[in-house]
Amino acid sequence: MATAVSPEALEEGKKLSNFSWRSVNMTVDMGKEKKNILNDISGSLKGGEVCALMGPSGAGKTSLLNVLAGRVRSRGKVLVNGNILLDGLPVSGSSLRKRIAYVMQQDILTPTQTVRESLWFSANLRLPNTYTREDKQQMVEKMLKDLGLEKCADTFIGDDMIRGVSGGEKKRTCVGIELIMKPKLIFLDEPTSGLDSYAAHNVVMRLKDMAHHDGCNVLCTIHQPSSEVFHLFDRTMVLRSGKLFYFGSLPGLSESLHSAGKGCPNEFNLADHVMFVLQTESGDALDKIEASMKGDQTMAEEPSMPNDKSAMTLKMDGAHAGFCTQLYALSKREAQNVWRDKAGLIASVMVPLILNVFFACIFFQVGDNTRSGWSAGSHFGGMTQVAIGGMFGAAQPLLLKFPLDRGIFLREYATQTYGAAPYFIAKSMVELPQTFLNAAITWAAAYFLMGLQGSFIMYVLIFWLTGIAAASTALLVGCIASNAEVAQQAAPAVFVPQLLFAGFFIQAEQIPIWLRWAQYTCALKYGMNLNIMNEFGAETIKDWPLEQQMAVTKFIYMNEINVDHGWIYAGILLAIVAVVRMLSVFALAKRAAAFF
Ligand SMILES: Nc1ncnc2c1ncn2[C@@H]1O[C@H](COP(=O)(O)OP(=O)(O)OP(=O)(O)O)[C@@H](O)[C@H]1O
Repeated sequence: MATAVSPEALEEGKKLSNFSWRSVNMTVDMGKEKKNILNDISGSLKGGEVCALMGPSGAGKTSLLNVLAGRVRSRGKVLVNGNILLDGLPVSGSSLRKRIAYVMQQDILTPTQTVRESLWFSANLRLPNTYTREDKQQMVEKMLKDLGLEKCADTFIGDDMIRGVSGGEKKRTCVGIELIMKPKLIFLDEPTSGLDSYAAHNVVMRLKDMAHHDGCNVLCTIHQPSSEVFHLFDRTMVLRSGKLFYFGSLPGLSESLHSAGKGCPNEFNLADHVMFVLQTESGDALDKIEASMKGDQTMAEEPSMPNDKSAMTLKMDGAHAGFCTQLYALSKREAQNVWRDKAGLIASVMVPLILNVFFACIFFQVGDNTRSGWSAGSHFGGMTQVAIGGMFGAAQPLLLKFPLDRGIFLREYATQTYGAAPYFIAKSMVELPQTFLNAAITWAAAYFLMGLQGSFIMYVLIFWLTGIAAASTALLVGCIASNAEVAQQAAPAVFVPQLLFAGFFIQAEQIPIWLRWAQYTCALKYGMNLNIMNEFGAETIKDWPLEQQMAVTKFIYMNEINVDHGWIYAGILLAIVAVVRMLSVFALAKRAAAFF
């Protein structure tokens, strides 16, 4: 079959690549039996071609795409084997993933970035350093033009809260983010799902133009394409129950069906017709049709090193963005995320302000020990509710948002856009001033109205540290939980014990001794210890009536607080932050490994 690549591409000396796969099998051990998900599938793609991967639901399209993209490997009950070759050389693992632009079915993008910024982020971090900044900028502009995204280049991607680009533009942005790295292979999982037929045509047309011009191989799974869309494909691969039913040109498919007595009537859509045949004919009839099919694929040359372990690593094109560039780009994006989400930003200032003014009115002047009716319990209660509110205030946004952000991290980490370390450092750098602002607003609202006597600055610093610890815990829950809902449901199990050990509902001395140790794992407990030391310190209470001094001293004693251990409590809080953040990195890295 003649290659579809343009003469200009050939003149420019762009090397066409052959991508082929031999005897690809995937089985899952289901206990009593083995399920064959992919059965001895072979085929090849030539540079400049766009191939549609079709089949009824459950036929194995996504599984094949994932295996060919190096995103599934033998692990546990899943066994994958077969040879994957690029230009005749076996490729696997990260060497394969690096060469493949994989556009997932879901559009996982940062809502607060514009289309241009999303493409730039990918170009800046993923293209090798052999490209200058100007080269990368030019490539972004060209990609915007090629994908017809110029008009919406400076529009936010958007989400439910932020108005953004259309579904088709979002999909094309996802395609652009992958294509910017000039891949030889482009895999797309249902790039047209959810798009109307015109938008779908537009996406496939752009892919075809690109394959034609740049000589890359494009393979995409597709469901119910319109005739106009289907006939843009150079080839189609049709799967049936994990087996190859047909692989070849579209006219070839039509002819083969015709010669098997199942020709597509003129006014019918060939893609729909083949799906109809696959789902209405008996197994035997389909076996006969399959046997009479004349696919026209040509195989790439046999590999000299046929197994996965011997797969050689292809030469990389040069170093990619370093740690500092990654950190800068990620910090900028995180900061933009906060700044551009105006509703979130306003809520983060107004909610603690209003709530704490309200709470402080309830606890009005509880800290003034010269007032009649002063009680140590109310005084302590006022401080405790501010600390508890702070803990939930710091944890809640992360519990809600992080499981969603995690999808973006996994996609970008999987495509080696950046490492886990710069990601977490950037997140923390943007989080620190936010948490500090939250602490300052909270205590500005509560401190004076409640008539507290400890140092204002100390309150802010303790609240800041406790807030960071709570946010870190929420981050860990978000990294471990499978989705935002699970994270929300798991949160009480993590945060409620902190309330119980804070010394307000029950004092440490009254907790059964075999359970008392658990208080030492709770960040809020250390925060409250520091708050109590700040409010009821020897300097503050030295002029109080003896009876009041005794009341608060008893309180300190019953909560097992050592007034000489202030720095130790602060140190433990910092250690909790460090350990929990590190656990989050591990949890996310583990999840990312399972992502393939
Ligand atoms: N890890 C796994 N464990 C068990 N079964 C699996 C696994 N992966 C895939 N399958 C099964 O293999 C079959 C093929 O799945 P796959 O997602 O590849 O189908 P598909 O053709 O992409 O379907 P659809 O069009 O509905 O997305 C399905 O029956 C699926 O349940």
